Amino acid sequence: MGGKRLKHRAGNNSGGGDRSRRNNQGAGQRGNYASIPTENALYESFYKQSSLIPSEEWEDFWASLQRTLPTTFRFTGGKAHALGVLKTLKETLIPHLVGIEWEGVLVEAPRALGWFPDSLAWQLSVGKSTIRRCPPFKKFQNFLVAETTVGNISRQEAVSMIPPLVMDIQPHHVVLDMCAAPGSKTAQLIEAIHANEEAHVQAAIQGETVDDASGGRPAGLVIANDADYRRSHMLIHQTKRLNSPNLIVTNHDATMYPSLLVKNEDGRKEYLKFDRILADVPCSGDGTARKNYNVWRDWSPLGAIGLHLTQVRILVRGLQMLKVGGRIVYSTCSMNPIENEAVVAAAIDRCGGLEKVNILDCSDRLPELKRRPGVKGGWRVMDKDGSWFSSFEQVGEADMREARLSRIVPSMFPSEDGKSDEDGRRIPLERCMRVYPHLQDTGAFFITVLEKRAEIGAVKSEEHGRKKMAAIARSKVGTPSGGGKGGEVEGTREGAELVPTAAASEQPPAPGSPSKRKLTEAVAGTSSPLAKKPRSDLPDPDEDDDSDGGVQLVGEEAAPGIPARTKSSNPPKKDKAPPAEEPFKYLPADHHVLENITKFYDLSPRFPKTCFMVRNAEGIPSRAIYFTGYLAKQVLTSNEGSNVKFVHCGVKAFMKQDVQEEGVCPWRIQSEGLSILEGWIGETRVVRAKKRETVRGLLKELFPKVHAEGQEGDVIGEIEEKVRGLTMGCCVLKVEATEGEFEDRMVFPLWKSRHSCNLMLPKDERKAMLMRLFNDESGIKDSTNKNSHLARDAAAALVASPIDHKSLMAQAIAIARNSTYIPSAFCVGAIITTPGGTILSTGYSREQPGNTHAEQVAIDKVLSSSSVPKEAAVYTTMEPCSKRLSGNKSCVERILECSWIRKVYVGVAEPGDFVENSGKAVLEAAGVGYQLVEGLEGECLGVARGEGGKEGGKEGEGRDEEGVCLEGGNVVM
Ligand SMILES: C[S@@+](CC[C@H](N)C(=O)[O-])C[C@H]1O[C@@H](n2cnc3c(N)ncnc32)[C@H](O)[C@@H]1O
Repeated sequence: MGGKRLKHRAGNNSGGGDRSRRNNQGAGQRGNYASIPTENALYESFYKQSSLIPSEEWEDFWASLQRTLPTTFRFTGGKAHALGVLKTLKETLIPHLVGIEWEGVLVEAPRALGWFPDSLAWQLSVGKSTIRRCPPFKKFQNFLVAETTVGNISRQEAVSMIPPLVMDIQPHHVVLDMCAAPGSKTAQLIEAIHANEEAHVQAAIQGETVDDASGGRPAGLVIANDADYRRSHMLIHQTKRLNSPNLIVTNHDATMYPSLLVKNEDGRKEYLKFDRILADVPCSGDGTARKNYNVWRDWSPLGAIGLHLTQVRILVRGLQMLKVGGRIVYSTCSMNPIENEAVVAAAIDRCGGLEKVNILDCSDRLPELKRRPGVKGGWRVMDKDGSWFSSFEQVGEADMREARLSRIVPSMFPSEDGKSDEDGRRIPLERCMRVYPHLQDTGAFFITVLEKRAEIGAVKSEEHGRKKMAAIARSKVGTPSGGGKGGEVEGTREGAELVPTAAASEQPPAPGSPSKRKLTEAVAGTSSPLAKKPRSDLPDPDEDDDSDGGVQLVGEEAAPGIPARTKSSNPPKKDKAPPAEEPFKYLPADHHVLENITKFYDLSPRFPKTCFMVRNAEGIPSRAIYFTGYLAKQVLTSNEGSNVKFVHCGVKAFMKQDVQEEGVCPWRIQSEGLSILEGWIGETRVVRAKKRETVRGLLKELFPKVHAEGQEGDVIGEIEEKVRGLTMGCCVLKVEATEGEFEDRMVFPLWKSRHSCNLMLPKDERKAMLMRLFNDESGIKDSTNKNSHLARDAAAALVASPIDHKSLMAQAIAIARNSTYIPSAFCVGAIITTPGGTILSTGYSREQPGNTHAEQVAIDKVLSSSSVPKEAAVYTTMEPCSKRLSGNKSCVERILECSWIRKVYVGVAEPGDFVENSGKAVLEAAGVGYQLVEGLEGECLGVARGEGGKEGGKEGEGRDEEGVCLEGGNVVM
């Protein structure tokens, strides 16, 4: 169709086809965004006066910042698979989207981001109304929704895709993602570890590789960490679709990340060092104004001031744990130099200067990405009221006693001739990368790649800065520590700096819990019992012998005048210890259950059977058996019994099925684990197909009949004979690439019942495949008669992946924490999902102006998206309200108006603080399913009453909104 213009007539005059400059067109996914004024005088004057943007570019820069961000998405998963899905887009959809005129305006076709490798990331600038009403775009949108639902496409902000691309990750690398939730970058790191693994696995299956400890899978490992327990579960949800056995999720404060042990080749334990680290730190997020209206509403220079020290500590801790020769990428979505260049320079300085750590020149990386060099010097620090300071000395002169300034520290300022290390060598800050909105129509981002050149000895503490501050205070204020506020400020800092490093072996039970008590003890010369308990005999290589290594005390409490949201510099507050995780217990390779499985599936003796584990203290395979990579196993077992908080590892390989029949193996292959197992399964449990029609039949018909010999039907034609000969139970369907049929091979788990078979795929996935492979949008057939033996067989075999309601509720709790606490209403979080558990939208109390309820916000987002699902479920941390004191429509009424909401999962019933709620009764009476998700009631109530939430601001600003889960709160495009 090339450049030919296709005219599509609009049904009415509303809306436009393109994104106008300042009207926030396309912002329907963000609810009332269009009505939010994109103005903030202090924010504007800060960046105008900071001279970061050349004056001739200012207009363009500012106008770009005020425009709504285009939608960007990435093809995810293994490269071959991602390229396959991309091919469908390019060949079947894009040609119909080029040169389209809609309502008299030429509509921009979706386009690949030139700088992203292999064209696997795309940008869509067209407005929502065009997408909804213009037929070719509607079809494109159906494709996006279907592929997003099954995890082949992930919405991610363009600039957020950059850091993993400059990390140069190899499959054998040990990678740490220090601040990982919600996990969009972690997904990229995992994909990099698994790049090109298919060929290696094939070689291992053929017996060509010697090192098959992981069955040809990559030797590397990604450890993804987040200090916020609930967000760490968001991370698990987000990365689940990648089915990586090489992922561990931990829950620690990154400023004091524990040194992990691992057994070396001689079986002795040593400390794990990382080849690559990502420090995508919490930041003020002021580069996200294009998608996060809170920036316009709340921006203050104190956001950055409150975060600087935490950012430095995270980066320093990362550098300590890095291998010599390894790289750490530091990134933020803030434009402020004190969160960026100043942090990089301070970390280099504290680690011993450029001899130990240098900034890599990445100017040859991603050549099509437009960027600006880092700022070499000359930046200033702005106070809350807009006063500027060019040097720390000026702060002292201005008002050292003002507690509100107590967070301003010397490392926030450039030295006179730019930043230099201890030996006076200039730190090449221009090698840092700054991305601005007007350069390529993106958000703003800061990225720096640092290389560790030599082992770092004792890390310099903030002593230097403290002394400097103290000297200034003395000279300006008078007495060293007594009398007046000046003394108090200094005294506080002194105490904080005296607290020793919390080494891995001395982790307190909950992250983020270095407390005032500890501070008091340290100052008083006592120490906690925990601090005395060594976890191993090894000297900790990362342990500082002076007072810093990340103990978070200076920034522990916001200084007066600093809004609570800047407290995100601290590890998120813990109201109580998070629930204990089930332990990870590896099964001996000769465990009788594994032997049974091996026999049934004729599993190759060379498959690494020592890497199967279960999640219970007794080590009993009762429900699920997981598979992990070899190094993941080493890390989990080497740190068993320590205080390291592992919250996730392993891919579900087998699930136990209730089967009555004699001789049937109850352990079915879980689709997550299929790609790991399939090559190693013997021919007795393999069914081979070639024809497109066979796959189509299996996708369309839920339970195709397996006929008796001589009565073959046509649904599963070519495989019927083989399937008939199989004993009941699970097997593997392999569809080979064949000329004239499929170009790529595919593998599915298949359940053979007595009279039927069933492709073990969730309905969402079936629909997406029907659309992608056959352009078939007509849906799925279930021709079983409910009372027939076929239906009974089918019911027994129905094996869609179970949804983890608890994990979704944990995410809803995390979302609820965004609510601003007010005494007259609860803080609630809500998520709307497809029946398969894919998140469609999120909402929290008061997210939209007024006392808006979480369910209301989430529903509005779905309703304002371009497609409303046929079926959906709501997860809400508290029973939906049936009555509102304001007289506004209740959440129950809103839910009932949406006939597509079939089920409501609730974290806790509403206590009678404000009104008597009969939400449950009304919903049930109306036929809407209602289920309490047990085990999180206390957390739901706590968050509802403001524990761990915010009093007047948003943590991390727009950063919370990154990734599919939270990005604009909506994945429905
Ligand atoms: C900018 S977001 C990370 C975004 C993520 N890298 C992604 O691409 O999806 C920052 C994260 O840091 C976490 N965080 C805040 N303080 C932390 C700390 N001290 N240690 C570890 N994580 C922290 C927050 O919970 C938040 O999830």
